[in-house]
Amino acid sequence: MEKDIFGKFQEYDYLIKVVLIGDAAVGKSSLLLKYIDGTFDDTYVCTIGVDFKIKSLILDTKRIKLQVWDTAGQERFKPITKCYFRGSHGCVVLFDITNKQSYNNVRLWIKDYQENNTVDSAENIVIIGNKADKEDDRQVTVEEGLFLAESVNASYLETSAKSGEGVGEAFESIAKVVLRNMKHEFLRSKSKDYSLTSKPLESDSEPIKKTCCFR
Ligand SMILES: Nc1nc2c(ncn2[C@@H]2O[C@H](COP(=O)(O)OP(=O)(O)OP(=O)(O)O)[C@@H](O)[C@H]2O)c(=O)[nH]1
Repeated sequence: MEKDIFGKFQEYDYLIKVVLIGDAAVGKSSLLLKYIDGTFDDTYVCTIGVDFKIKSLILDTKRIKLQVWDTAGQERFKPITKCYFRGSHGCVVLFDITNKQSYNNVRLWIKDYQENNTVDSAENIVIIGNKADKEDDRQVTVEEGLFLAESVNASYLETSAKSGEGVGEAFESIAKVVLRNMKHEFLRSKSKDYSLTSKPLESDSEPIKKTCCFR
């Protein structure tokens, strides 16, 4: 086990920071709560600004510390939430399968994310169609979800924060995408610099500069 700069043993190999984005009330907070605590609440409490939760998982034998930033979907919080895009390694964009407008806005969210996150990680995107338990009210087909994802080079999954369907897979999916690209990036940098002996990405290497809004 490697030590950090304070001489303490690190509890993980990779720290992955992702943001949850999408229109208000599509179920971002509910999805995260289901993933972390396994609970679901029918009442809507809008997120004020941002919140974050952490989950440890194992992927490809590596210990991952997944830090998920849950951002507010309401327009008035945009100036705050945008600040958190910059420090992330990837994003999960949610829409509500019973709300066509939230689907139509996905491209705008991705554009916003990429404009505010200029590093390679801006390509690490997973699109989620949430509220899959409300099949009778569906306004967006699975094919439309897949088509959109393909057009922006992202993955597509459907979830239900209520039933738990697809929830674990959704977060594992973004973690896998980020991890794969981190490894590629490491190999690319290694091939450029043969004198490199350390393992820069197998720790909280903070490859992206923190912004003013990060705690
Ligand atoms: N039936 C069903 N309801 C859901 C699901 N996910 C969320 N909801 C409900 O949708 C409403 C909004 O959920 P939130 O998780 O607060 O939505 P949000 O995207 O975090 O909203 P903002 O914080 O405003 O951005 C709540 O009443 C939830 O109970 C789901 O998968 N199925």
